[in-house]
Amino acid sequence: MMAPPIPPQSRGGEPAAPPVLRLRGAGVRVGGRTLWSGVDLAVAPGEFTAILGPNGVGKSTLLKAVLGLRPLALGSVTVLGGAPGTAGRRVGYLPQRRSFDPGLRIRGRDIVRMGLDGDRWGVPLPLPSRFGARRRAEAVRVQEVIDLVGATGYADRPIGQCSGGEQQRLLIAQALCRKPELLLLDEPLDSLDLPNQAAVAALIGRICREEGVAVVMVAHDVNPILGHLDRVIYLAEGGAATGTPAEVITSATLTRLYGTPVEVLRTSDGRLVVVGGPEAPALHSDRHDTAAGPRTPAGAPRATGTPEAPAPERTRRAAR
Ligand SMILES: Nc1ncnc2c1ncn2[C@@H]1O[C@H](COP(=O)(O)OP(=O)(O)OP(=O)(O)O)[C@@H](O)[C@H]1O
Repeated sequence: MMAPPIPPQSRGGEPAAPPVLRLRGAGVRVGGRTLWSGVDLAVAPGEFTAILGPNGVGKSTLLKAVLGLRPLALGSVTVLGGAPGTAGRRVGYLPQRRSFDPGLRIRGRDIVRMGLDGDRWGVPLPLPSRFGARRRAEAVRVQEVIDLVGATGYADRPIGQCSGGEQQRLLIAQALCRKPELLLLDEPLDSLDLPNQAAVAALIGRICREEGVAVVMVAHDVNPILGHLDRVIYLAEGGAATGTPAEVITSATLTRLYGTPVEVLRTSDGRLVVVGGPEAPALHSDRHDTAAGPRTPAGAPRATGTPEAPAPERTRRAAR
């Protein structure tokens, strides 16, 4: 049975509970240049935070700093009360997406189980009873997370025959297997079509609420996630901004970050629309462009409802 929703400790402002993740004046240097600096953030249990910004600005590097894989040049980061890299299985991580070979025969369920036991998969061998009990407990947990992400219908299919959205749900289930308190997701919506982006974003929001997991996720398009977000870290060449979406996704803040006029409008049905703001070509690589098309000032792949929209449209994005 599903646990009752666990609300985040606060919506905006400082979290009431001890933060799962805290950054104070954090900054990183790579190859002798400062990627970003002045990042201040406190994430409470069950909160959903997005790291937004254009290609190459250092979003993945921020996740790596939280994982303890990249030292800070400035400030501090605390993860679950300790130094980054010391919280073990209390932190889950889904790296940037890699596609599976269509011929790969490993079942989705076995991919999920790898979140528990690394690279052990396939038909379980006959084991002594104490190991058998562990196997059964593991199988229960694997089924729980498969149910949680709604993958029951295809979990026994070869992973190579699952769609991109199905594969992404299974990978999120894998990252949830060990019941992390903090889940770091690097562009989990990348390469998904718009309905799947919305569905996976809703799933992640539900995981925050129902499981009490704090999620920090790198994204290019704020559009599909905005309605689920508690906090935003916005990185750009002009600096960093952190806060609630309402505090950060504003004309003044985006104009300051991009160094060029950007207007954020709210439509009568509550959607945010980012208008103007030419591309920031120096900040954008073409790494994701084949699948994604034109980007918004927030690094969004395409305007809502216009998947094939040509590059120079002025109304870049509508966000709920
Ligand atoms: N180990 C490294 N050595 C040198 N430069 C690096 C290293 N890792 C990352 N960089 C550089 O740091 C910058 C930030 O990279 P990062 O992957 O964090 O950006 P990003 O915002 O996640 O980009 P994208 O949106 O394209 O995924 C890039 O210019 C990248 O080339």
